[in-house]
Amino acid sequence: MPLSPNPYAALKEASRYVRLFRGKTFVVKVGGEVLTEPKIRKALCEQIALLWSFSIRVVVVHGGGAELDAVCKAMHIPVQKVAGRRVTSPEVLDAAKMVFAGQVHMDLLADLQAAGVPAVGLTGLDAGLLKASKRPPVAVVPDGATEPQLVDFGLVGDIDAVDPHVLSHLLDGGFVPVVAPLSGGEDGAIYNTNADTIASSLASALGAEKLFFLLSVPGLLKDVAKTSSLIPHATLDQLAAFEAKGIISGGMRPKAAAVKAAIQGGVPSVHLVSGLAPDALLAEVFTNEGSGTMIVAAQPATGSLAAPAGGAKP
Ligand SMILES: Nc1ncnc2c1ncn2[C@@H]1O[C@H](COP(=O)(O)OP(=O)(O)O)[C@@H](O)[C@H]1O
Ligand SMILES: CC(=O)N[C@@H](CCC(=O)OP(=O)(O)O)C(=O)O
Repeated sequence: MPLSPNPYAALKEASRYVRLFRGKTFVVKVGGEVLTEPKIRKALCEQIALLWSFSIRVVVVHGGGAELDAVCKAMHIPVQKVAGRRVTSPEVLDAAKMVFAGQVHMDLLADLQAAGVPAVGLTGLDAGLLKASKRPPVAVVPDGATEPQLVDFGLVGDIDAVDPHVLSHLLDGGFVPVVAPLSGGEDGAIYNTNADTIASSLASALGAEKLFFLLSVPGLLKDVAKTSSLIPHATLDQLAAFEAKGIISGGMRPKAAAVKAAIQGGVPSVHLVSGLAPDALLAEVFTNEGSGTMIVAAQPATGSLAAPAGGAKP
């Protein structure tokens, strides 16, 4: 963690951000891969506990894709993904309910409670938080292909509306909502919805100051095989250029779309950060250098006060 060896200097640097973010809303999306290892999950919960103790209003959205893959495999249910999004048959949806609203959810809640966080578990169905409708077949360009292909994603829900009242009530009461990636249809249906998309929609609906994606890589990479190729800062135009060059693939594709939607929905900055390194989230929030990738709409004018956003990267 790039904190100064002088603890008082480090405290002063951090206190600037503590003041800046007190009472602000952060949405923290945690990927399934980060949640599989108990030691890593516990370290993450301790970081979330620290944010909460500084009076930051934290909403956690979790995935569980890796865990669902494993459960489907164990149950001999075929796993199919196109451009990072899961094709969801009725059997996959049943497994998704067990994994997303069950195992992954409970383990995360237990570790948050252990870290002293008053976490409350929800799915998108609770109090009508996420209203979705079944995605019609759509044209998608699969990874590595050039031509679009018509894909029926099955029981995948596209979010039509967000009613964040239940979250606002919980946040006002000092609780930390933890949202599982399932949404509800008008007709009583239950849908599988990508957790990145949910995090982005909630961040916009809540007027969040920041949206974090905690990943199994250090951030956005120029070369996914090289962790040293971290891109510390990007604008939406640069993100689009990386996509056009094919730098962004697999699970990073829905993430890139979620980043764009959040920023266009009014979230000032989105951060792609390691969920595996024990202090990466804190370093991103409370140091000038940050630890991962910070994405903003456009480069702020030199000397702009809008720049410091944990960290005040160039
Ligand atoms: N340019 C890139 N930078 C970083 N990761 C990338 C990039 N392109 C593809 N990826 C892949 O995307 C993955 C993140 O997506 P995903 O596995 O769906 O994460 P999560 O489960 O956290 O949502 C990374 O672990 C990496 O393998
Ligand atoms: C439609 C769709 O793709 N849903 C995702 C929901 C879980 C998720 O997003 O998990 P991660 O964040 O761990 O990838 C899935 O079934 O994998």
